[in-house]
Amino acid sequence: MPLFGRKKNDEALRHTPEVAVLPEPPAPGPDGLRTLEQHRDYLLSCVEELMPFGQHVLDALGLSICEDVTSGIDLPRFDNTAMDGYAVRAADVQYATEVRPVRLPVVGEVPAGAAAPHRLSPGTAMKIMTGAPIPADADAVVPYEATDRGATDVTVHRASTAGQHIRRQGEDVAVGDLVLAAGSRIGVRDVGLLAAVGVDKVMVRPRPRVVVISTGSELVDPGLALDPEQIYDSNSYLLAAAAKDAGAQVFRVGHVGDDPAALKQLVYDQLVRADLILTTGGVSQGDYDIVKAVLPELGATDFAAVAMQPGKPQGFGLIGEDRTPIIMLPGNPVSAFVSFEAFVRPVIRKLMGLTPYVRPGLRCAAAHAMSSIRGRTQLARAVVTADETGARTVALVGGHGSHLIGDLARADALVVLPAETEFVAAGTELEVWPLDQPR
Ligand SMILES: Nc1nc2c(c(=O)[nH]1)N[C@H]1C(S)=C(S)[C@@H](COP(=O)(O)OP(=O)(O)OC[C@H]3O[C@@H](n4cnc5c(N)ncnc54)[C@H](O)[C@@H]3O)O[C@H]1N2
Ligand code: MOO
Ligand SMILES: [Mg+2]
Repeated sequence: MPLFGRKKNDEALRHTPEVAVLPEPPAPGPDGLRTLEQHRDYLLSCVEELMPFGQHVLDALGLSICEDVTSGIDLPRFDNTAMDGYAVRAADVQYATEVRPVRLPVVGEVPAGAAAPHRLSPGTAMKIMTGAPIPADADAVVPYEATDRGATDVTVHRASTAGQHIRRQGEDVAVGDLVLAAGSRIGVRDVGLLAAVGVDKVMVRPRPRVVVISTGSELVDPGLALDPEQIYDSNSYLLAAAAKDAGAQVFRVGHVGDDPAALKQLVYDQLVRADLILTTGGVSQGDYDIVKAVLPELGATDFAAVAMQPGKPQGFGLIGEDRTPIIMLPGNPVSAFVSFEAFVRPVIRKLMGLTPYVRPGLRCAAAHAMSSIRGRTQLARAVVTADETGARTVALVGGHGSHLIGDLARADALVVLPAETEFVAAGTELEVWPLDQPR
């Protein structure tokens, strides 16, 4: 296994940092389970936003800005022309027509990037190109199409009014205007505006560095040949993709066998580059479910049963000297994915300084009757369909099994069947978490 930066240090590996203490976890209900909301809020209470740093505007796309940015300049910077043509005094051409054109001497030209001439004498015209500054005393631009395009003299055959085709200084953004408020997520158009007002760097919260590790002696990397008892490691890919989609910088380490010493060493070695570690597998009751057995040795951990399906066994911890958060997800692929949406995405968003989640989100009518497990919030794979009127209904895809990754890919949403529900009649309004949509 590669080591990243830190030396292998048996002493450090044996050491459980005294500082790593978790806040009191929520008390479970009479069934011994905590609710999805309790677990999510607990995780969010245990992690803090990452420290802001100065980032180039282009690399800040998708990140949360930590300062108000005001404009130091006017936009437009100066009065300039919207058309290629001639700068004139409007009074000189106010009666120009096809039959009675006005002829003016052309006294110069102003291409974009040239300084504006100090004045334009009455009865003269100056060639001017789109974006070029308006000469002092000119108050209109006659487009080429309203002239004979003359070089030394120009014939104007259409009237102009004062202000025509002039873009005014500061009409879009004025000096001191708020360009971007602290807490906003920087979008494509924000990058454009920041550049337009001359800002090259902004203070943002970074992309969390998320390390993804899967566990299981049955796992093999895609692309390699399988022995009969082996399967491909899909979870580390699924979770790495999900974390990337959520805005993280991802290090997919891959899989480690069900070997306690190897797992502990691997997780320890990754701490140096992680803001968050994700593992999958090994958190249930099995004899080789080693995550649960070994990771408490690296810090403070909390293993819980959450009243949800899929995704019941969940682990969380703050490990290593920096109290790095680790989320230990169940191994079943659909459980791992649903747990990501319920817990990991909100945590990544909080680290990034973004609103952790917006719920309830979309609401849709059930397309058919659905049964549900009482006492567990079910997050079932579903497809949302809109009719001609735009009314949306939600239908289930496939079964409830946590291994059905094909059904997961066929779905485009998760539908929430509340814990207190056993039966949902067709037409009932249900909360839906759309998948694969930019958020
Ligand atoms: N006696 C009990 N058994 C189980 C319980 C329980 O309450 N009592 N809970 C079940 C539930 S619910 C879940 S979810 C799983 C969670 O299992 P683990 O987190 O311990 O994960 P594993 O046992 O390692 O693997 C489960 C399953 O998923 C496959 N897997 C694991 N990793 C990957 C991967 N990277 N790519 C693809 N597939 C993976 C693994 O082969 C197993 O089939 O426990 C139940 N059992
Ligand atoms: O809770 Mo497990 O995640 O149902 O399959
Ligand atoms: Mg297991």
